[in-house]
Amino acid sequence: MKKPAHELPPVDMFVTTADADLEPPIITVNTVLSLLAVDYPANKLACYVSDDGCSPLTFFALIEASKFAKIWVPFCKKHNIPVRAPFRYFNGEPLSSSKDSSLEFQQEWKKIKDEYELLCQKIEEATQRSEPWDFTGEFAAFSHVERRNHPTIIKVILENKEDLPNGLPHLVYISREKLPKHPHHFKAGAMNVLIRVSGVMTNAPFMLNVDCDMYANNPKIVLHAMCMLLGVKNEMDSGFVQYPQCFYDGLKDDPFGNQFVVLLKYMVSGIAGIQGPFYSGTGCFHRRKVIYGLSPNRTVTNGELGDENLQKTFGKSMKFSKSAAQVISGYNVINPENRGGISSSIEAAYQVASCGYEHGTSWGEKIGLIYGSATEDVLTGLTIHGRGWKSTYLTPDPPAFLGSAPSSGPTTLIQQKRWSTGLLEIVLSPKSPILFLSKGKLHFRQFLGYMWLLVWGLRSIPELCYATLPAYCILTNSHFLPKVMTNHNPLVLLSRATHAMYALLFSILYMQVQEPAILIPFVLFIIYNIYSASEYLRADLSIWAWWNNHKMWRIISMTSWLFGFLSVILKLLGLFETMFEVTKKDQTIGADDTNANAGRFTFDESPVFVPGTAILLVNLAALALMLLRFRLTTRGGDGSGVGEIICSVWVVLCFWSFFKGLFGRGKYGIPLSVIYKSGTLALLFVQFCKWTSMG
Ligand SMILES: O=c1ccn([C@@H]2O[C@H](COP(=O)(O)OP(=O)(O)O[C@H]3O[C@H](CO)[C@@H](O)[C@H](O)[C@H]3O)[C@@H](O)[C@H]2O)c(=O)[nH]1
Ligand SMILES: [Mn+2]
Repeated sequence: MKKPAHELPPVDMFVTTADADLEPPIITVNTVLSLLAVDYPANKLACYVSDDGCSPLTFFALIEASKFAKIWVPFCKKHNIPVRAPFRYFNGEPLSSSKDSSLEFQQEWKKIKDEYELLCQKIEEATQRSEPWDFTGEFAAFSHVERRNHPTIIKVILENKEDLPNGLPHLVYISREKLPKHPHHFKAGAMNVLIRVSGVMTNAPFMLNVDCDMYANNPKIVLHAMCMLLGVKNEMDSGFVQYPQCFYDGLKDDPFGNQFVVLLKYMVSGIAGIQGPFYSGTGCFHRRKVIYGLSPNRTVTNGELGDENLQKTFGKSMKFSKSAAQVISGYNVINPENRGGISSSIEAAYQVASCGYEHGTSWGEKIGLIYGSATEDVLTGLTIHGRGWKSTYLTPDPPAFLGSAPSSGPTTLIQQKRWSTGLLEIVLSPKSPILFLSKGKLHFRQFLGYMWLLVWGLRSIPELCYATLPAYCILTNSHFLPKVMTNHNPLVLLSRATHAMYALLFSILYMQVQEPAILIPFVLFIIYNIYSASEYLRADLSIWAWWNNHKMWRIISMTSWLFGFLSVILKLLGLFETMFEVTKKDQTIGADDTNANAGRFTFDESPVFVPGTAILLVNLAALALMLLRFRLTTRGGDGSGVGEIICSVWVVLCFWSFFKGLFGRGKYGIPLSVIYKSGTLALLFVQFCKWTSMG
């Protein structure tokens, strides 16, 4: 049944940003504008932006954006504009959903486009400006701040004082207090401050959170989410609503394997059918009470609502405790109490955003986003599923949110390193899925789903073994696969095999097969790859997209995931603190990237490139020595066969981007320092082979 607008519940919307260089403010501004303009009564919405970079530039950009919002939002609603992030909308022709092509619309479109360009220009000028900021007026708070050492700054940029459904939502800028040596818990810490500040200001029963680059691409997202949050018979069935993480301007055929189309289509949709999708940090609507630690269908006792108890759990702010009590006692607020407007809550907001506020409370432990992992999102979702909640997966058309995927080698690998570190941290933490399975309410198959994801870091070890095993066999003249034959020249076979797979199939079938058992690994290999390629074809992607993804998964697992695994070991030994390295958000592909180079793999001096380069060198060395018919040892070994050669060639093909990197220049080439280190590792490996085959 359609709800009248005044019955729709309020929603607090959170945007996090952390670095004005890596995350250009114009990107954050577009995300904010897209949220301010969604199809929902404006007086029910509040948008909170957390800036961990404490950047006057970001604040400036938001102020300018709020001025532009005053014409942008009414324009979007009047003409039912399909895409409400201006940088995407003005990319194309004048367009409205109502197919309005009247002169009036055209003129308005032009006027607003000009205004948007002016906004971009102002922000660009402020970014480029060399002279220092003028720290007067609104900006006074930013004088003498250091990113990692500054007091809280909270600014109400827009306030819908008259409570107008057709006005603009509230817009609040927050830079939480930072002190050196004080743990800040990265994004999870930022989110918890957002949750508390919004708690004292608007206290909406539902909260949306997005990364700064994830603009709302579908203006109906809030309404869709409400259907799933309010429309279920039992709330337990929809603890949170997760939209998939999709990307705009994806490079053709996904050269970096980070668009996750197939992963979302099969894996995530599959898991959605068990206990529900994982919380993936962005594009997610939470129930506030779930985030406040409630289990499904639980009624709170009066004792729990006592002041002392509340303050122990939620911290010392009276105002926040009161708002939290409302939430956990199951209020179904249509209009939360908010006399005096949000500006009257500023003082309480400062209190709950301070560094020491969480000390001795349950924040990060039982309530809010959970601390202890660089992938706070998965950990938080897991604790929610562990309490027995289900989650809902929504995939509307057009896609709900679109963000920017890394478009370079280093960024992709570093992002994957952070993920694999954070995921493995979860397995080893006191909040491991194993515990939720035995003591909590995590479903068994959901547990398997989590484990599949969480042990990415561990997979680096078998992947490395499999990638070096063929080279090892060739170098030591031994074999790990059943042998095919010996009286054919391996070179002839090799050329046939690489030309076309069926040529090999043919030769195997019609050849003297010494050990027919070779057919088992061979058939597995063929079936596995045909099946996974078919997943791409069924998702309307090309065979190249399959190959790029296949290749990237091999590269990522042997580089990023290996480092993730090592970081976790070092953390366990107490030698290392895991970090959150923010992913760079590209606006457009760099000017020096001609179309031919877009998607070409890039490198830098990061050690993450060393293991991949070493694997490549080892396999190249093995193949080269084999071609020269050179053996490390004359003794022992009963010969390596065609199976080992094919495997080794396959590894080289998977690392083809690295192979090209050996000869590339500038960022397209592997730096010499990396080559030296990898070369040393490769030599050590060859020595090791020699030593074992002599021993
Ligand atoms: O100290 C920090 C670090 C990051 N962020 C924000 O966190 C978000 C995600 O960071 P990003 O560098 O874009 O990481 P991604 O790997 O792209 O993010 C994915 O993975 C993260 C977990 O690793 C999740 O938190 C994200 O929601 C999910 O999109 C961004 O908005 C950042 O501004 C902060 O607010 N404070
Ligand atoms: Mn991101």
